[in-house]
This record gives sequence, C-alpha cells and structure tokens, in this order.
Amino acid sequence: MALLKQCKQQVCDVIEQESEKLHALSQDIWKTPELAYKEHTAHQLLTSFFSSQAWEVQAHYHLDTAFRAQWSSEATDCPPLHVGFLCEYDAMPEIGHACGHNLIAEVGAAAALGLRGALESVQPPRQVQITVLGTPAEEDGGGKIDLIKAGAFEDMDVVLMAHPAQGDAGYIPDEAIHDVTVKYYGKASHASAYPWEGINALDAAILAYNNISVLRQQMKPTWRVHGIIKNGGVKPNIIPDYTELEFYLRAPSLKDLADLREKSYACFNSAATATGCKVELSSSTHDFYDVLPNKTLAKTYKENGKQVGMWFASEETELNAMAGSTDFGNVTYEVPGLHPYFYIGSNAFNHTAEYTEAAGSEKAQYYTLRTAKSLAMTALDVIFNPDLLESIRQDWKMAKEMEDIPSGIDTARDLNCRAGCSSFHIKNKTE
Ligand SMILES: NCCCC[C@H](NC(=O)CCN)C(=O)O
Repeated sequence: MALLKQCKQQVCDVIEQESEKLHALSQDIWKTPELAYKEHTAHQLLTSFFSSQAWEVQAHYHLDTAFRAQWSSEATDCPPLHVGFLCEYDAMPEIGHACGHNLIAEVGAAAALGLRGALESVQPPRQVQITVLGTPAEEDGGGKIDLIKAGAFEDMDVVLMAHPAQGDAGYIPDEAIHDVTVKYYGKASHASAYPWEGINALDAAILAYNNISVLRQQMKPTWRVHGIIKNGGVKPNIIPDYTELEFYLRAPSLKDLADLREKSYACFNSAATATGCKVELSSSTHDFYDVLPNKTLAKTYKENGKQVGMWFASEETELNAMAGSTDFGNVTYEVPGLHPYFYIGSNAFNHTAEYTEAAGSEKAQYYTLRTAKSLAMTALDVIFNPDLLESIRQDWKMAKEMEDIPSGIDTARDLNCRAGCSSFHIKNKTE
C-alpha cells in the first residue's frame, strides 16, 4: 500500500506546515476561556479559520456556538465515505481551559487539514467527505446531544476526536452521567428565640450529603457520586428555609446508572422526610451515555500513534482506568466513534489550575500535533481499507448489543435517559 503510506506522510507534512496557524488558533481559544454555550470567541476563531482554509462553513449550525465545516473529494461511482472530526472549545468556571479543550479544537482542525491535504495529493480509492463539527458545551449541557437531535451525525461513517489527559490511550471507559439539582424548602425562624418554629433546610442538605456517603459503601467500585452545596443558608441566626445542592451520578453503563439514580434519589428524598422539608429534584442538562468501545478503531489509532512516537499501556490497563464522562458517549450510540486520550507533556491532573497552564504551554504543541496526525492516519486506514470499515461496523454493532439498556430508554432518540474529570490513571511511560 505505497499510496496509503504516501498519504500518511502527506498528513504529517501538511500538519507540520500549518503548525504555526494551528498553535495560534489554540492559543487564542486558551486566552479567552468561555463557558458552555457561550463560546462566542472560540466559535468565531474556528469558523474564520476554516473559511480562510477554503472549507464550506455553516456557522451557527443548529446552536449559536456550534458550526459545521465541510470538504469533499471528487465524486466516484461509490457513495462517499463520510469522516467526522469534532472540536470542543468550552472552558471551566474560574480555572479556564483546565481540561484542555483548546487542544481538542486544535487536534480536530489539524486532523481535518492533514486528511484533506493528503487526499488532495492523490486520487483516493473513493469519494471522501470530511465534516468538522464544532460541538459546544461538553463541560455542562452536552452540545453534541443537541446536534444528535438535529441529525448532525446521521450520514457519518466514523467520528473521531481526542481528549487531553496524562498519557496516551486508545480507549478509556468514560462513564454515563446524570446531573441532579436538589432543592430543600423549609421554614425560617429565629435560631435562638424560636427554633421550634423553623424547618431546617440545611439539616436536610447535610443529611442528604451524609446519606450519599453511607450509600457509598454499597456502591460498585466503578460508580461515582460527588456533589457540592450551592446554597447553605444566609445567616447562623436564621434557620435556613432554602438550600440547594448539585450532584453528579456516574456509572459505567446506562443500566447501572438507572440503579444508582434510584438509590441516590432515595437518599435525597429521605433527608426531606426526616426534616419535614419539601424537596425538588431536577436536571437541567442532558444525560451523557458511556462511551462505547470500538476495538478496531482503537487498535488502528494505536498502531498509527506508535508510528508518531506514542507509547500505550496494555489494553487491560486502559480498560481498568477511570476517566470522566463526555457527551461523545451519546455520539458512539449513533455512529462508530473513537475518543482516545493524549499526553500533553505534563503530569498535572485535569480540572486544576496546573492543567490550564499545561494546556496553554508551548510544550503541549508537539503532543497535540502528533495526536492529530494519528487521528488523520486512522481515517486514511478506514478510507483505503474497506475490510477495516466493515470490522469497525461489526464492533459497533456488538458493543451496542452488549449494553443492557434499561427499559424506557430509547438510546436512538430518547435522550432524556441517564448516563467525570477525575484523574486519568494512564501515565506516560517516560514520566
Ligand atoms: N454534565 C456534567 C458533565 C461533566 C463532563 C466532564 N467532562 C470531562 O471532564 C471531560 C473528560 N471526559 C466530567 O467528566 O466531569
């Protein structure tokens, strides 16, 4: 496959040629951290970038801060093979790009440029359509889920993106997540003069927190529940009449998440019963599904990654690692997808100020670009090898069949079902 080899080389050359522009793009995003659905500067930077590179851009694609950029090679007799690359670009409150989404955007852009450059340099075996989707609101909300609902993934064959971490990995089992806001309503009273007249909403909040801590003993090791008290009252001498908590519930499958949700809701409700408060449980964001594995895609990515200098832990280590959650999970229920993790030259952990610094560092560039090369090379393998695509489709079908999806949940369309950045335990060998 001399042509494939030549194309892979071309991917690397194009990405290197464009490296300064790509670096500037991710730097500009990094310097202006924006929260979910409000990523106006990042959106503007990315849409201008793709327009200037002669891509067909649909800015404001179904969402204000989403976009779609497309390019297609010349038509052949076969229907086009449709490859999607995703760019995330939302940041975290107060600590900026602490999950490195500026680098995710750069990887998506670089991989798309590299793949297009390679396909323009040869006569590809079939027509290829490349779509870059700008997907807002991963840290909160789930922009990809809005885009799934709008049909954005419907005709794609494979979707690829990569996420910054502490090491390179082909697949880490990101968990399904359900966010819940818990509100307790009590009755205010003078806390010293007439405490018996009050109904203490803070007591309910503390009981709820402790109920969850007690439940933890009976949780499976892969389950995660963590929360904060957003409102704990206003003054010590006023019995709090209102408190508010926010919790994230996570589990490795939709079935486990439904179980965990039931148990956790019992903890929240019983705290209300014990204190005489009223309770309100609500969720304002989409549930994220677990990320389905695709062995063939992950293996192909790792083979390419090794060619550009990556080191990977064993598959078993990867499968036992914990990450967080992502709305890419829902994408993997729609279309075969790959969501590898990549080293950015730092040992810092995601969601810390140190990681923000690392994501904006010059050092991260080398690792970010080699990740983009590996993603684009993986796309080339899919394009040049029809058997590979067949195997990817088989893996996808099997992974979906193996999910024990609770009744009442239609993963195809009912996105109101259940599904972190904790530490990524995959370490780089050299660290
Ligand atoms: N609705 C809350 C979503 C939180 C998503 C967040 N994602 C990441 O950290 C990216 C790594 N997969 C999380 O897992 O906390």
